[in-house]
Amino acid sequence: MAVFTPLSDDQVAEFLERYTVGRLQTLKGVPQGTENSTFFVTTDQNDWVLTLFEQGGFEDLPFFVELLDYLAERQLPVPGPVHDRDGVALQRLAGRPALLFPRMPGSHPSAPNLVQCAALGDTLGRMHQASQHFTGERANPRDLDWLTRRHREVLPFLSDDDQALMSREIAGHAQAFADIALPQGAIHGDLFRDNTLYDGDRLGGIIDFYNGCTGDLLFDLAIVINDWTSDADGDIDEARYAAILGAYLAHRPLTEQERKLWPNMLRLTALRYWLSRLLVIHVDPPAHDITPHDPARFRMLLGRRLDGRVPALPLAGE
Ligand SMILES: Nc1ncnc2c1ncn2[C@@H]1O[C@H](COP(=O)(O)OP(=O)(O)O)[C@@H](O)[C@H]1O
Ligand SMILES: N[C@@H](CCOP(=O)(O)O)C(=O)O
Repeated sequence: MAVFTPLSDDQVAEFLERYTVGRLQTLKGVPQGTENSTFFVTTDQNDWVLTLFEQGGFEDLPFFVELLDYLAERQLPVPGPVHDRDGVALQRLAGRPALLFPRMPGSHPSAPNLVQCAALGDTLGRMHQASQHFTGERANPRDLDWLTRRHREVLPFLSDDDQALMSREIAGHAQAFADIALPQGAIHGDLFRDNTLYDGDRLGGIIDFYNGCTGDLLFDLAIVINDWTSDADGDIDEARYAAILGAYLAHRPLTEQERKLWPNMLRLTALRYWLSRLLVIHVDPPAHDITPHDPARFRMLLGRRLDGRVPALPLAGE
């Protein structure tokens, strides 16, 4: 369930008067979603999404608004928050911070085809090209420092082998990434398939920017490759890999250092989700009754990135 704060039609009808988006016709709670309360709102003008923020970390909301405004202005398929009659995007409703978005078309691809993969690579490449010039700042909340700090909390719940693996990986990445400055920019930070919407083969929208931050662009790309191309056994599907990377590199060729650190980054981002999912289960259970994601999936992906072959990166524009 994903409506933690219910809203009435009257509340929303009154709320919509702050904007020039038309009059309320229907209001429907959205069952997917895990952190915020989400509603589909239809007015006599269009379809919208209303989000109430439930989780704290509200000080970051202006960063997300600025980033979405910036990307939407550059014609990237992201829902730019609607601004009210006074130009203000961030509102309050039912005691919660609230944002209204245009509703993007489409559905989440569970088994993306190669055209859909190329569309994602193309859009992410264009997004990273633009986001390198974004001036907002928010440190990556799930970077190597975070891994180093927080992995100790889950060690007691792991087998001896997994404890050794986690500690060895973190020490290895600390060495590999020490004194390295990779290309930086604003990143989505959680660009899984279920944060995209496809209308057929067309990428209708990238949503859920609440892990958005500034940091290594390669981090974003590695999250995408792990989620979009890994098969049931955790191995990389080479056709999807080539489709995403070929389209991405046409917009942003990787530097030599990024190419060298690519296998590390694939492992580091697998570890990031292994750890965040373990923390949810063992250390920070969610305030609401939701089914946690399975940490074993990312433990398996990490194992395959270590033991399996990481296909060669295509050359730029290949
Ligand atoms: N702008 C949007 N357009 C269309 N659907 C959206 C939009 N924003 C959210 N949704 C829908 O609402 C669901 C939950 O939104 P999301 O931001 O992922 O919530 P949470 O942060 O709680 O996980 C998404 O899976 C998607 O189906
Ligand atoms: N998409 C993630 C959930 C978001 O990560 P978090 O670190 O912000 O909890 C997943 O699949 O685990």
